[in-house]
Amino acid sequence: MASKVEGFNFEQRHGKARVRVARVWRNKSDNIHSMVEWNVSISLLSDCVNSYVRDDNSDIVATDTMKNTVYVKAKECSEQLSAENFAILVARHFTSFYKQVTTAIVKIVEKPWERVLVNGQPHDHGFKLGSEKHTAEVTVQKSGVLKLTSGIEGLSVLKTTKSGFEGFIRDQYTALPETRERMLATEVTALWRYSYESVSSIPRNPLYFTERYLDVKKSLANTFFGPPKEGVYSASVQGTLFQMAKAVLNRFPDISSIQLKMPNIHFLPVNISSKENTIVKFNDDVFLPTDEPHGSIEASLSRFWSKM
Ligand SMILES: O=c1[nH]c(=O)c2[nH]c(=O)[nH]c2[nH]1
Repeated sequence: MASKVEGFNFEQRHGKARVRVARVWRNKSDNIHSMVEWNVSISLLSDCVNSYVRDDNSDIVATDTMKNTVYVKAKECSEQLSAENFAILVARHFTSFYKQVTTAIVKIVEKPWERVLVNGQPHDHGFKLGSEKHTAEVTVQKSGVLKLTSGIEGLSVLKTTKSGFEGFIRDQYTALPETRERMLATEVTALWRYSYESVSSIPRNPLYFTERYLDVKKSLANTFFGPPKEGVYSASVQGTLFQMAKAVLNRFPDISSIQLKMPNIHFLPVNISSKENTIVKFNDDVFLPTDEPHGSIEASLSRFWSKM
C-alpha cells in the first residue's frame, strides 16, 4: 500500500507467512477420506500507516489474527476445494471484513499427498507423499478484481536419449562437443496465469483448479517426453521449454500466460584413464550426475492480449 508520509513515498504491507494447515474431509456415505496439507502465506495491503509513523496500532489486523483466520476458514470449508479456491476465499474474507484492507495476497503451497494404492486399489484413508508441489497465488482487491496464478514446483524429469545440442557458437572459450545423444534432465518450475479477472467469474466447480493443475502437469510432462515408444527429439532445453509452454497455451484457453524455469541438470560422461590404459570409456552408459553448476533457462509465453 503506497502513501505519502512526512514528505516521502511510503509503501507497506504486512501479513503472516507459512501458516501450516491440514484439512480432512470424511465422506459420510462411503467412508472415503480426502485430505490436503497447505502452507498459507498472507499479505495485506491496508491503511495502517499510523502504526508505522505514530505508534497507533488501531488500524492493524494482527498477523496472529490472520493465522487464526486460516484455521477458521479451513473449518468452515465443509466440501473439498482447490488451493486456488481456498486462497480466494481467505483473501476475500480480509478485503470484505476489514475496511482498512484494500488488497489481500494469499499464496498457498500444497504438499503433494497422494492417495496410496494397496494391491492396485485406492486406499480409503491412506496417503503417501509425492514429489512436485502445486502452488497458487491470488491477489484480491476490495472491488473483487482478481489476479490468479498457479504453479508447479520441483517437477523433476529426465530422459536418457532423444536429446542433443549442436550448432551453438564456437570460439576460443568453447570446449563442449556437439552431440545428438545426451541425457536431458531438469526440475521444472512453472507459473501460469488464469484469465479470470474477478472473483465472481471463476468456474463453479470447487475442484476446477485442482483438475487444471493435474492437466497442465500432464501436458508439460507429455511434451517433454513425447510418445512412449518413439519419444521426441530435443534440440535444446530452450526448444523443449518453448514446446512445453506452447502446449499449455494451446490446450487451455483460460490460461493467458505461462513462465517456465528449466535448469539444465548435467549428467557428465564418465571417462577414466591412467597413464597406461583406459579404465572407463564412455559409451552413453556411465554418467556423473551433478547438481551444480547447472544451466539456467527460463522464459515466459503469453497471449498478445494478456497481462502477466
Ligand atoms: O540445451 C542446452 N542449452 C544451452 O544453452 C546449453 N549450453 C550448454 O553448455 N549446454 C546446453 N544445452
